[in-house]
Amino acid sequence: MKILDLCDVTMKFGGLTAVNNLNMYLNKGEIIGLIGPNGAGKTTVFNMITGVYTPTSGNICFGDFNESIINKKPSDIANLGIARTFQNIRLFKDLSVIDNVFIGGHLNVKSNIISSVFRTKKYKEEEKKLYDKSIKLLEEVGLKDLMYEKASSLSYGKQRRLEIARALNTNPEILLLDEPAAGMNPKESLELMDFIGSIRDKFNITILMIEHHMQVVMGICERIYVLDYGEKIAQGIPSEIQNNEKVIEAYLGVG
Ligand SMILES: Nc1ncnc2c1ncn2[C@@H]1O[C@H](COP(=O)(O)OP(=O)(O)OP(=O)(O)O)[C@@H](O)[C@H]1O
Repeated sequence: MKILDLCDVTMKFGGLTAVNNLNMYLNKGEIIGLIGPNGAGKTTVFNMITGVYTPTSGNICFGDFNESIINKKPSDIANLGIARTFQNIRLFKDLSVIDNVFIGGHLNVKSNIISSVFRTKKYKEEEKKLYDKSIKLLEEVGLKDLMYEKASSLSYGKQRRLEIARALNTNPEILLLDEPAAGMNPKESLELMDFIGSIRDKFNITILMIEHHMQVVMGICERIYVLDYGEKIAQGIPSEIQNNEKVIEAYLGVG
């Protein structure tokens, strides 16, 4: 069953067409790869899904009711259940590990400004619930022992996990991962593959990931979309993509 559906989506920046007539969908529970050479339009796709950019034309629908999310604010889209991580890790580096995850969950806290200013009983209860949930999340991603450490003191691989834990604290249905293996050594990349699979299973979510590390993409993604100069040049299961001539040409820069 589809959970996200991009229909004929185009994004133009002045005279530059960053994404052209893209059709792409995610089924519930899938891990999908979005790949392509530098400048292919991958991040632009993420920015359109998360409401940072409004497509020049086309539609993007989300959820059981296939509701259009075009023209919704990024915060509303996050509230609907689409979370993301970034190519360059964006943590609050001077805050503790637990505080980084705790902050992520604040999006879902229902209390209003009055109850937060006066720290009402209800507000305190919600904060306690969120704190406990944040600890549980850290346990799930293997960082509980480091919860009081500064985020900046963690290794690169662990910072990535922390960013994912923070995104998970918004209760997403879809998690968009922008180059999760960037900067990782081979051992960390292999661990990341297992980690992403376990996150999907434990949290029952759908994952769309941009990734340049082919071993990770081919090892974990069930289907893959390939962009080149804003055009979708291929889609399919990993073995189809690996043997696709257009894809090989795009990556080798020949043809
Ligand atoms: N806000 C913007 N204004 C103008 N051009 C933009 C903007 N955002 C992206 N572009 C252009 O759109 C094209 C696609 O960029 P995008 O960042 O989506 O590619 P990408 O596939 O994510 O690349 P990379 O792998 O290098 O991150 C590029 O030519 C880029 O310069």
